[in-house]
Amino acid sequence: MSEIPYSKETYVAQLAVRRASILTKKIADEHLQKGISKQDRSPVTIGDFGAQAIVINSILKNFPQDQVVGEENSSLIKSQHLEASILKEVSWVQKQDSKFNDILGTIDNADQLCNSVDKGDSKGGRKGRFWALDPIDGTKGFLRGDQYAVCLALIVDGQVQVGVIGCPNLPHELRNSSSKRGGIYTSIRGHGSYFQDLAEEVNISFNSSKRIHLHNEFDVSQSRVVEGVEKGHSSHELQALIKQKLGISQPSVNLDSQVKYCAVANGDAEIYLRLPRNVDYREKIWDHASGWLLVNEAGGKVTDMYGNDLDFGYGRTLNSQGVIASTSTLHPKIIAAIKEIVGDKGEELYKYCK
Ligand SMILES: Nc1ncnc2c1ncn2[C@@H]1O[C@H](COP(=O)(O)OS(=O)(=O)O)[C@@H](OP(=O)(O)O)[C@H]1O
Ligand SMILES: [Mg+2]
Ligand SMILES: [Mg+2]
Ligand SMILES: [Mg+2]
Repeated sequence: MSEIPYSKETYVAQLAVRRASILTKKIADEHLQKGISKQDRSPVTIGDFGAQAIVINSILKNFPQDQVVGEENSSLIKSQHLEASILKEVSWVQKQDSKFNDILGTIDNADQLCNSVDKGDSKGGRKGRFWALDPIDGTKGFLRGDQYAVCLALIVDGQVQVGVIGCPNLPHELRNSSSKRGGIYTSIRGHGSYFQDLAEEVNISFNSSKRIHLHNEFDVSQSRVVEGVEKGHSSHELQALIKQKLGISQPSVNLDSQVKYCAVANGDAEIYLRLPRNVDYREKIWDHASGWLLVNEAGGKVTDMYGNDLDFGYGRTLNSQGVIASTSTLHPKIIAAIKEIVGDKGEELYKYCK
């Protein structure tokens, strides 16, 4: 890996995401969580807080000058007195994964826990280095016992350079639910996308990883589509019209979280549709940065719903609507179909949105 850029960053990111993935899987398996409602009424769990603390503490131990744009903050940990229950789970994973405590560090008390979580408060932007972190993407999937992902990306001067996605529940073969589950999907700008089994130890020389690619040979009508689960996160109605226009008749696979990007990058699906449900909603950078790079480096294309590039240097959100990820050959056809339905500038979009 010595000639590959950001190899230390990639290694630390993989180790931290793997540790956070093991933690969240244990929490999900042991006590299917009660979610706590945040101010915007979206759910959060002790898994989200523990994972955010672990990843930020690990990143800043190795790269103390960096910033982090993380989804969560510690206000609910403090107001709901969750410190002890989170620390109990964090100590468990630090024991399990103790071989890497020298590299990743440990979290040993409530102050350190809350301070680490709160270091995810960067505004992001166009200059310098920051990490975009979603400690549990697809919290609603996590609460249901379905798919979720731990997502981390390094962004330098507005460009995503490294992405790591931990998927504790994702079957290695998407359509074979009895296949082994759990993977880490890593991408490095200019150097490809890789899969490794979550059960295997991360290796700095990528010995345990295999390179992944999209399938480019499918005709649009045969292509396989992934969409979200929650009707409040994307317009299933508009997505159905787009599939109809493209002549796609086979049913979509509905998956929570950025595992949708993993399915496309891995060649298990050709299209990911995420059309907006709310006209004013702007997607968060931590919901897309690592998936964007993974699909690009696997040979695909990701844009907003009109075919414009996603701008990860804009701030904590993207300044665009919807996301379309697909093979590069299908991409222009999907964008053309969308524009036929909602108009070139989305003049008719309000019909499908709140
Ligand atoms: N209105 C609206 N529109 C679009 N996206 C929204 C919206 N509200 C929330 N979110 C974000 O959706 C993130 C989860 O996305 P998913 O792909 O898992 O959703 S889905 O259930 O599979 O459709 C979810 O990420 P997590 O909070 O990390 O789970 C949110 O950041
Ligand atoms: Mg959330
Ligand atoms: Mg998310
Ligand atoms: Mg989240």
